[in-house]
Amino acid sequence: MSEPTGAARRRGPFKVGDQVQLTDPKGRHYTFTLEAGKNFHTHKGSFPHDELIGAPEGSVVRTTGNVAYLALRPLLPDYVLSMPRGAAVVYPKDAGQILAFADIFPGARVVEAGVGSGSLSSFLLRAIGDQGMLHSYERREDFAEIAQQNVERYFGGPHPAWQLTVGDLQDNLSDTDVDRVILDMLAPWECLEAVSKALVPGGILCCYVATTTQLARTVESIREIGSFNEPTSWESMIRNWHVEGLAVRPDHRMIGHTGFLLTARRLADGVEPPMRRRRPAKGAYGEDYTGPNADGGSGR
Ligand SMILES: C[S@@+](CC[C@H](N)C(=O)[O-])C[C@H]1O[C@@H](n2cnc3c(N)ncnc32)[C@H](O)[C@@H]1O
Repeated sequence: MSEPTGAARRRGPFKVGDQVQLTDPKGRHYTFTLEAGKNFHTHKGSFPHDELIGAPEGSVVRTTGNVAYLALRPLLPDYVLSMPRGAAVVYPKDAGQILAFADIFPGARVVEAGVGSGSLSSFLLRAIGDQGMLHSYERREDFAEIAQQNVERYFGGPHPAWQLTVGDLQDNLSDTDVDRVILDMLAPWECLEAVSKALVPGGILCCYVATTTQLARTVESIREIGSFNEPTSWESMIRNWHVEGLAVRPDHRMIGHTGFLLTARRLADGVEPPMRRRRPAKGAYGEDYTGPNADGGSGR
């Protein structure tokens, strides 16, 4: 049985062309590609790449200035945060949520837009594997190019399951029988008609949006279009901990906000969505609220 694309790049001793992530004594990371005959330079001396070629992962190299660096291959979460960016990337914490709650499985047929820098594309490709299909749409040619380079560098060449189209999703979406659609863009509501036609019954739409106003408009538009069940919306936060002696506490810094996620499932054609009944809106002190969306957003 042949290995999945990219697997050979991620196991065994270091080889020419591998990505290496160095960690210095202060925990700072440096990433580079191994080339025979080259030197890696730091402000505290250098060392030849050849010292790492053939060495196992987890080796320690010393510079001419006697500073020790730990050498490992970058994990995908490290890689996407260090790769060149066009647009803002989906952070690993959100990619993990998308893989779990949009239920991305090996062999799945997935559509994604926009591609941005290719962070989410890389996570999706790894999850669907060589037998799946990921068709990614990106309206900006320059971003599509950056994403293509990032994804190909990570997998060590073109991924057999990946197709990348430059153009707006809503004007170009040609796929049918799609299991999952992931939208990370400014105006997902503009794509809902096209996405609804592409998804199989039971298929999942997952949207990642940065602001509350985008979230509200996306959810209301999904309700309006009628071919999805009631969307579920959430955000996730990760708080790292400092654990040292008696100082066991949350880190002082964290990523405060990335975005909101929502999922909704495609209903069978002609089915009326069994929407939750929403109570009439109340103001902060329980008084009857008569402002915008006083009907709870139902339009009734
Ligand atoms: C935040 S970036 C996506 C980041 C990407 N998910 C990643 O993880 O690297 C949003 C991208 O959507 C693209 N975009 C916006 N609307 C689009 C549309 N209707 N069709 C295709 N691409 C779109 C933008 O050009 C931009 O590159």
